[in-house]
Amino acid sequence: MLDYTNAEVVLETRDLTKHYGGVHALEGANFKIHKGEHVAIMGDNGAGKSTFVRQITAVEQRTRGDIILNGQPTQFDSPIEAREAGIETVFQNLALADDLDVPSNLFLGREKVKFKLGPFSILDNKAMREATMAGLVKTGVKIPNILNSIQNMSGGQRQCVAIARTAAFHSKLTIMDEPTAALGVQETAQVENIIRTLKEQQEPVILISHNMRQVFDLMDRIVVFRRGRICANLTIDGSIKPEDVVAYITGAKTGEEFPEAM
Ligand SMILES: Nc1ncnc2c1ncn2[C@@H]1O[C@H](COP(=O)(O)OP(=O)(O)OP(=O)(O)O)[C@@H](O)[C@H]1O
Repeated sequence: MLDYTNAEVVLETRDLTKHYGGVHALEGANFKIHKGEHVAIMGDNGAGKSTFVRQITAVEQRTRGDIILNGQPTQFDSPIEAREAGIETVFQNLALADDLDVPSNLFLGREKVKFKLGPFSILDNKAMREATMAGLVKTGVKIPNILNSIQNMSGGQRQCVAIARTAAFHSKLTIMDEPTAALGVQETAQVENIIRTLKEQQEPVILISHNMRQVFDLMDRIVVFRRGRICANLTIDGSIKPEDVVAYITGAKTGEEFPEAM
């Protein structure tokens, strides 16, 4: 088992809090993820997992608290800003454009421009194709023809494209929100292989998952959310069992306090 306590901290949250009116969806989350570390976020429906991710990725603006990326406090105004700073997110419902091919999807919103002609931009398609191939090779994703439109691909292939996007742009942190929830067995295995490749490349990953087998197979640590708070921070080693995690998720086990998810 690898010990990350002395590794470089990629992202840290301090007292991260989000209230929707009277709903305290996220309360005082202190969290750290280190370079190369893969951390699962688990919790029951409504526990605050997605709210936590939405604050980090600036899909919403937090009520209070700090988000520190590579040692720098951040205040992103939009998901695009967060992405430009190196935080890539892969959602269950993919933000891919059906009519476009793989390179166009990878570069959606950040196309490489060859030159500008008045109000028009001429795109550098060759550079985008090459970067796409590099991203796919890096993640071990095999797509027969990258110039086919996305709509002809299986759910698994689409999800692989979405994840390859994070590798192509050398993201600092990849966040995946239930990336295999809608996939079959084979497709799930394909996505899990990419997550393993990211691990080999020391790319940190936050994975929201309800799948205990997946989390125990792939992750280094589990942070459990319950009723908007982090209630457990569990390193996956021989001593921690799925039933312990379930006990924290359901609230059967509370006891210990985990003020720092590090
Ligand atoms: N926009 C919103 N307005 C009001 N309440 C919200 C909003 N978004 C989420 N909530 C509430 O905040 C709480 C946390 O929701 P969140 O979606 O973060 O849970 P979750 O752990 O991701 O659950 P799931 O596993 O079902 O996706 C829930 O009680 C939810 O109803």
